[in-house]
Amino acid sequence: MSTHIGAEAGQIAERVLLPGDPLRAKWIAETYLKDSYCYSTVRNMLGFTGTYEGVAVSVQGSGMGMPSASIYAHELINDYGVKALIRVGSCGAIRDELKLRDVVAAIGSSTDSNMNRVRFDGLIDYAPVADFGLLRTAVDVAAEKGIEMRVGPILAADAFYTDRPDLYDRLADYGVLAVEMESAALYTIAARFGARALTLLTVSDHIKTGERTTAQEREQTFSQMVEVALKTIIS
Ligand SMILES: O=P(O)(O)O[C@H]1O[C@H](CO)[C@@H](O)[C@H]1O
Ligand SMILES: O=c1cc[nH]c(=O)[nH]1
Repeated sequence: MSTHIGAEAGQIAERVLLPGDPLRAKWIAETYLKDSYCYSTVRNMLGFTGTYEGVAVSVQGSGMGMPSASIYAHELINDYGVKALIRVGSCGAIRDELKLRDVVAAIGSSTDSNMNRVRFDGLIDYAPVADFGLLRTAVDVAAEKGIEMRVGPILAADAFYTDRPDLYDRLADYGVLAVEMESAALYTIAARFGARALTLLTVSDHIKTGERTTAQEREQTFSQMVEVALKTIIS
């Protein structure tokens, strides 16, 4: 096992979905994967492997925020040989035209995190971006399924609760669709270690209107996003 994942060698597939919520991982495995089994309960950050349309796929909870998600992305790639990772998360919309439950594909991820400033000695503003092949496939899959998916930039924030909502308004002016808390780290770590990564999100909250889904809905009902992610990751 690795430091934070309790799987034996060979128990994790090369293709992994990464929800922040470990109970969303359980729901995905039980709802969509055939012959799935739980390979890790370390810290209750559940991970499962099964098959989807005959292809081995794992689903690993990654927790909330970039420090947590970085640990899982790093160990999945470096200790278990994972090659493709699709985050399946929730997000808060910051542009007016987005509605609750809309599906978003994150082409690039701005961040207020200091992680990449440390990586590049504060000299470069590294631009974390999605793997183009995964993104293109996800766009095709969504179109085939008749799912309207917005593709655009997002913000990966360190804090869920912000004292600076004015910055969200400014980002929205620059085309940023939504806010979540992991994508910049996922894209950076995948690039660093030669894996492919994409972030798909469902709008769980609208930051402008105050509308929000319940915890149960965030855990068990984001099926359009999950179906796009599964079909993309096996393609
Ligand atoms: O629903 P998940 O995937 O956890 O994603 C979002 O939800 C959490 C905050 O509620 C953060 O992890 C954020 O990125
Ligand atoms: O508002 C939100 C909703 C989900 N995730 C976030 O990070 N922010």
